[in-house]
Amino acid sequence: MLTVVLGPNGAGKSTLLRILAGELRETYNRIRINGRLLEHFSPQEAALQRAVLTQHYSVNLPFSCEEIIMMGRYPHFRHAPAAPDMAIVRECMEETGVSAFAKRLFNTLSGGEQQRVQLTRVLTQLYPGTRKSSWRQKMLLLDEPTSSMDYPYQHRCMQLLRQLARKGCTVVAVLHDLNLAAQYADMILLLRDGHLLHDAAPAEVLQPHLVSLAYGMDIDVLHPDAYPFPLLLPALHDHSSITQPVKTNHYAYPHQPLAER
Ligand SMILES: Nc1ncnc2c1ncn2[C@@H]1O[C@H](COP(=O)(O)OP(=O)(O)OP(=O)(O)O)[C@@H](O)[C@H]1O
Repeated sequence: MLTVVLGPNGAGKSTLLRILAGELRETYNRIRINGRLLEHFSPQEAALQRAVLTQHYSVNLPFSCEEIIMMGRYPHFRHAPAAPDMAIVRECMEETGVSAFAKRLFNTLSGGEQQRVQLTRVLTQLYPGTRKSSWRQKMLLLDEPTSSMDYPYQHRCMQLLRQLARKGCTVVAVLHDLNLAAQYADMILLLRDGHLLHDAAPAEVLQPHLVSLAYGMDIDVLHPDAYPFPLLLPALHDHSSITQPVKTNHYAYPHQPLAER
């Protein structure tokens, strides 16, 4: 299933993702993957089961793209990557269109290119390495994975995520683009002010009154005949609302991240 998390700035989307990833101390001991508490997984077991693509990924050392992507395979081998690991890296690089950057230093890439390389890394991390394992029961969490990508790669990324979901992977992606959500999501969680406004299939969530309520601006939901999904646009009758973003009631951030303990 491909679940998309939507909502205005500060709604709690990234926080929800971090809770699911087990990154927040207060909730760490309540997260289960396939029924088993995350705290009972070793770091390696957890890394084989779920991968997280965050919004920020600075790399201070001079790693090549290939090396960054191979880091995704670290939980799969002990000392050095085996032939299957290298084949998986090559295959994932083809999928995300980054093969041409393989030897380039990560820090020399553009923002969108870096984002594609990091996406490739998390794909290789979950990529089933043996016949016994599969995409089933794996979880991929992505925070605004397409934010720096150009238009074709935004769609390529979403198509890829949908394919993984079809193979049985649980994919949860935070997005700002309502139309990408409309086109690709199986399920949408709509958040505002740290609360869930609605969660359901796109047709049920992407209704004018709900999205307008969430974002604090009038949004039209069009249903063009030629498309099997709706098109969302700022309402024509109310251009003024575009320049008046939603005023959120800032709620207390509940927990300190594990990393800041
Ligand atoms: N470490 C933190 N300490 C204190 N407050 C935080 C922390 N991280 C986030 N918050 C606050 O929690 C609220 C939700 O933040 P979150 O990053 O989850 O929002 P978001 O929906 O992902 O927003 P955006 O669309 O801007 O990325 C915000 O008001 C934010 O300022």
